Amino acid sequence: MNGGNSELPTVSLASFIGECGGCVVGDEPTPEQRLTAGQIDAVFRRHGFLYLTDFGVSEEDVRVVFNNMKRLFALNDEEKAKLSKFDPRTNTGFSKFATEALNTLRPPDLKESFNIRSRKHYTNDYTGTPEGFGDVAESFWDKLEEASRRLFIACALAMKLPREDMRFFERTFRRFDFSTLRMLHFPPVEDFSPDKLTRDGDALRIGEHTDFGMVTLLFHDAESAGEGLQVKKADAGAGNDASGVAGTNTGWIDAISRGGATAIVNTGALIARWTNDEWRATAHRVVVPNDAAAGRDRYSLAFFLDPDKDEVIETHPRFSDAVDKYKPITSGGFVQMKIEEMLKVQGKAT
Ligand SMILES: O=C(O)CCC(=O)C(=O)O
Ligand SMILES: [Fe+2]
Repeated sequence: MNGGNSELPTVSLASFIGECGGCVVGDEPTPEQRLTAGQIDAVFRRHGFLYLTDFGVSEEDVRVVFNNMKRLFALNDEEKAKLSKFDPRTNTGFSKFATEALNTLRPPDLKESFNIRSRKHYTNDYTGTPEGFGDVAESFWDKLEEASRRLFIACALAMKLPREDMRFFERTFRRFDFSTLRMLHFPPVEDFSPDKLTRDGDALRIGEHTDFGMVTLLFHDAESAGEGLQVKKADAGAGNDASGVAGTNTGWIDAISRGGATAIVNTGALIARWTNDEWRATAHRVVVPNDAAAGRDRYSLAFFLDPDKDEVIETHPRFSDAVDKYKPITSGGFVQMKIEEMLKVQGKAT
């Protein structure tokens, strides 16, 4: 485990894991819970990236899920051709290498991925995956769903919502029918050279973007420790959508992962819409930082907390202003539009 980036704060959810499951509804929040909520508020106002600990997922859970993913991505091309193909309508299945671009101004991202959604609402098709792969993935999903409920309450408290509104976020995730668990693999980059790091027109491991939903929980394998993940500081001009950021190659800071059971939380576009931009959705990207990293496989896992499909996302009255910047939109409508944008790739990967 490395130390991560000291510019990005660490927030522990320990005070939300209690005998009552950390519930604060109807109770006066404890001083520890208020402290945690204050930390979240401060970070979400500045940029929206933090290290999250003590949320109910163990180091062993993370190790097991990464070993499982590595077996999937180690399949050869012929075997991968038998996997269920990524379907943008369900956001599930296997996306082949270099077929999506999170920044549509760049060539396709240098990654491949496998997505699942809640088995209560989708049939995750595990055809062709290694023995036991689906069981491990589903069990990790269950843990993350449980952990998310703690984060929802902490975020409601951070938003300083009235006591009766403490379940504001939880209510938008009643069904968990639009969130996605995405397993990602970035193979070694063959023709890497230092001058070809992040110029406009270069393919990156993941181009500049903001995530689509409320927040994302990001995990990295111990070996590559998420190397290359960078976040744009809000005061460096990051907007709430990533358009145009390909041309602004300044203000990025490394957000090296700590591995193990520490997740990186990053905020998505809907959090900015709920708060009329008081909380930020922060641009981030994944670059190849050096020769050594170019020679290594990189793995990551993202749990995209996208609110339930039919939830209308509009500025919360607490943040309503004379001019609300965003019109109400359903979570399903917004996220689906972003998924389709991602598939409009320009040209070919280098
Ligand atoms: O792989 C990472 O570290 C980041 C992944 C990411 O930003 C995404 O999939 O949206
Ligand atoms: Fe992202």
